[in-house]
Amino acid sequence: MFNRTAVRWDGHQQQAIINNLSFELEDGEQLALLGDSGSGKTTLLNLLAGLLVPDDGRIIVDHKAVTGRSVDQLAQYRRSIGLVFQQYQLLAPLTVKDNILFQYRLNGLDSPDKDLADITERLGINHKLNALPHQLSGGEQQRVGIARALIHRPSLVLADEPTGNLDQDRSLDVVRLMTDLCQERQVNLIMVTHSHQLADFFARTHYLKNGCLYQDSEGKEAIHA
Ligand SMILES: Nc1ncnc2c1ncn2[C@@H]1O[C@H](COP(=O)(O)OP(=O)(O)OP(=O)(O)O)[C@@H](O)[C@H]1O
Repeated sequence: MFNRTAVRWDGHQQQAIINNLSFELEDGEQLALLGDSGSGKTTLLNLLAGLLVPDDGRIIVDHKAVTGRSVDQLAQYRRSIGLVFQQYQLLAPLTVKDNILFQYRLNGLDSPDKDLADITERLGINHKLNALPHQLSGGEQQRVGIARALIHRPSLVLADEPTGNLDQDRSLDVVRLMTDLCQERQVNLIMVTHSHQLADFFARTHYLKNGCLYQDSEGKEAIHA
């Protein structure tokens, strides 16, 4: 997925934010990404989303290089993956149903009636399809965000602190649903979180520090060093 990838921001010349990083995910594997504030977690997701071009190295998703694509190809690539944001990023004038199907329709796909019914039922928002985002609770809005990220059957979902605005119980519900749905659909999920409790839902946990990734117990030591 990452092959010797590096990012150096202006003013960070001494210490790359992402430093010669390499890692791979198996199909359907889920990864929780932890790290101190400013360690580069969002930068790493932005690289994978094709929103940022690395200074060195390559990024490969679904056996194809993300690096080296044109602006149009990157826009098309971004429509093929799923993104879940901390601030939900729902379109205020659109109903829940139209929000969920927004990216799906951009991809020119046929109406996914059965899948829409299945996924919204699993997420407990099937009775809210005609509501507007402001009529929903935060937890419900994020479940709409998850449905939107999954309905077009992406191979990769990136979630940047998706429960940062939710209380602990709702955070656990949302992350449990998201990881279950991704597992059922064999979708790679990478979630940035500050919560070790939420990271426990993931088989694989990495810690980002000084531009490098550390695994599991090795990472817990590195992050507190
Ligand atoms: N566009 C940019 N230009 C210059 N520096 C940037 C830019 N974007 C991020 N940075 C710097 O890169 C570093 C990593 O930022 P990033 O947002 O990836 O961290 P993070 O681990 O997601 O932090 P947090 O947990 O606080 O959200 C920070 O020092 C940040 O100031």
